[in-house]
Amino acid sequence: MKNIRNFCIIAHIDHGKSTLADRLLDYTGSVTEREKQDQLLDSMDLERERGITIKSHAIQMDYEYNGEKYVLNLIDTPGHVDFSYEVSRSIAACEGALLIVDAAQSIQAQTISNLYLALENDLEIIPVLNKIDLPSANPEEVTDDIVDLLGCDPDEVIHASGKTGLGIDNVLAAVIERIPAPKGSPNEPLQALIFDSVYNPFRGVETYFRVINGSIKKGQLIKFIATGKTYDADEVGTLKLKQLPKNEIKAGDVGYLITGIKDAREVKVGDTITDAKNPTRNAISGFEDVKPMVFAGIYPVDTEDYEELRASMEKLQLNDASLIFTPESSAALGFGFRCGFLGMLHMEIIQERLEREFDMTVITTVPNVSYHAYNKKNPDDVIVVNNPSDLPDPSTLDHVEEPYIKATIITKADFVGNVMSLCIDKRGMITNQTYLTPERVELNFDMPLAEIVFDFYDRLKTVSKGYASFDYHPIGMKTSKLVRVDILLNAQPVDALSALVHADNAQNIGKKMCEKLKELIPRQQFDIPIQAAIGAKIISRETIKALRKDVTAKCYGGDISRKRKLLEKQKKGKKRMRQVGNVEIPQQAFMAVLKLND
Ligand SMILES: Nc1nc2c(ncn2[C@@H]2O[C@H](COP(=O)(O)OP(=O)(O)OP(=O)(O)O)[C@@H](O)[C@H]2O)c(=O)[nH]1
Repeated sequence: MKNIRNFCIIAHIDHGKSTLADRLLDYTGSVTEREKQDQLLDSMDLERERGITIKSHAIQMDYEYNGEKYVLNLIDTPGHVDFSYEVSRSIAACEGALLIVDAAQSIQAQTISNLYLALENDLEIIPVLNKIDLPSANPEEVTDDIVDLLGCDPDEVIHASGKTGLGIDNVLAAVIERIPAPKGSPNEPLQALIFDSVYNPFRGVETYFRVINGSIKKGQLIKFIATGKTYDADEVGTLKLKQLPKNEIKAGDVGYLITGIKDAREVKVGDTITDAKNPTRNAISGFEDVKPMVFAGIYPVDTEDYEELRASMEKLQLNDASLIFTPESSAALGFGFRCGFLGMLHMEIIQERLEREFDMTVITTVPNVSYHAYNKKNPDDVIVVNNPSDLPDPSTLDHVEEPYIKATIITKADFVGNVMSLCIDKRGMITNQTYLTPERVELNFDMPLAEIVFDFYDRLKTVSKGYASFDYHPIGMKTSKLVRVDILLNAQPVDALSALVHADNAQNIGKKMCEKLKELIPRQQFDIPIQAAIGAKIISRETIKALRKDVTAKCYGGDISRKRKLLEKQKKGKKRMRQVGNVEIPQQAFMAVLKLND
């Protein structure tokens, strides 16, 4: 055990974690020439295309240092805030962390939030100044920033480049010399932490774990403490680039487990694995169920595809336990599902996977957060509202609460004013302002989560010319003056376009919604009035003027096959449209409320 090191890499998004991990694998000879491929650890197609890490992955390297053999378990972590729970579990499985900081970008919001997570878990932090090959790198200044942040010695900051491979030997030496070997005893009852799981269509769910005490053996009857279920450990092994089956994984080490579980929901990240016959008395603390933060309706474009959509979502849920969904119906869209996601990125990924892997064409409605409503009659009973159209009649309501977050924004001093006015515009309250250096400022705000779901990221980027990074965590529910703005097309309410907004902004949002919808809904053969209403009161109105769009007119009635082709083409163009009453609404219109400031 004294020659094992378990470490993770933490960083702000795009600071180069995955690239650095690749270099470590190269340097330790953990990959053959043939297996070399950029960003090896990002194995999902989507991950490669988007250049982001969605799921955490672990890999074991063998490395000889000063004549001794070491086993280094590296856990790669996702950088995006939607997946921060996974980061925290990966961190809990390690004794040390490489804190990667981009030498051109310096410390950013997620550098800090991930660092705090690592410090809470008592990890040894090794600061790595990455991308020093960049012409725009600013090593001296960024080293100073790191020294200020960590209170470390400038010599402790390792200069490296994941691109050229510079400094990789120093990184490995630091991992061995500075990170403590795991503690724990192989003779105690089994206690292992699940830090990740991956769905494999052939083998079922693969569970990744770190053994704290005891050992896990092939064939052993094991138990997951949180779910209380027992399984046979059909296969255990270590995680080389490919899985390497073993008879036993002992205290201190990291490995994978296959039990034939077919449903990802049975394996909960953060749960403790123990021996079913001789269980540990202590679960590893810190387990929590991941809660969805953002909700939206997903509907098939073609109403006949409802059952197929349900089957696809069920399959998707088998391999993404954080996706939740319940059937719902909308007067406008028919039958579909209300889905819960970890965040906006997660929502986009699910939509994309439904389309790519299951060949579904879906309409996604405006995302919203989960509200708590309280009736005058039973003010102690909470009514959870995951869909604006489920909000009870306002006259019966005592009050409504919405989720709040603590936001951390790091930006240049020049943009402080802009960022502050944006946050105030988004109903934020500033709670703290710290100058990290004379040029860089950390701002903290308490603000409603709903405002982030709307166009916050894009606007933050604009007002800071890209020089702002952002992170958040939930801080609970607060009472707010919320009203529902409904949209009527052709005098018909379209429930899927309703949004819950703060009463003070309702008028303005209603007006902008009407204007935006006028832009987004194509002209049709008749006038279409668009109205925004609060209850029975109309607060805004626009009209889409009629237009007769006859694509076949140009064909002079002659060539019938050409006419047919044109009609086919027009049909394809319509693909992502929904007929609501007699109005055709394109997908973008359902997202209009997110784009009111474009
Ligand atoms: N010049 C230079 N570019 C680098 C270096 N390391 C990474 N990059 C580039 O920086 C970008 C981000 O690198 P990744 O390794 O994907 O970053 P990451 O931190 O893993 O990103 P997430 O997984 O999305 O959090 C890519 O375009 C890399 O090619 C480096 O040392 N030098």
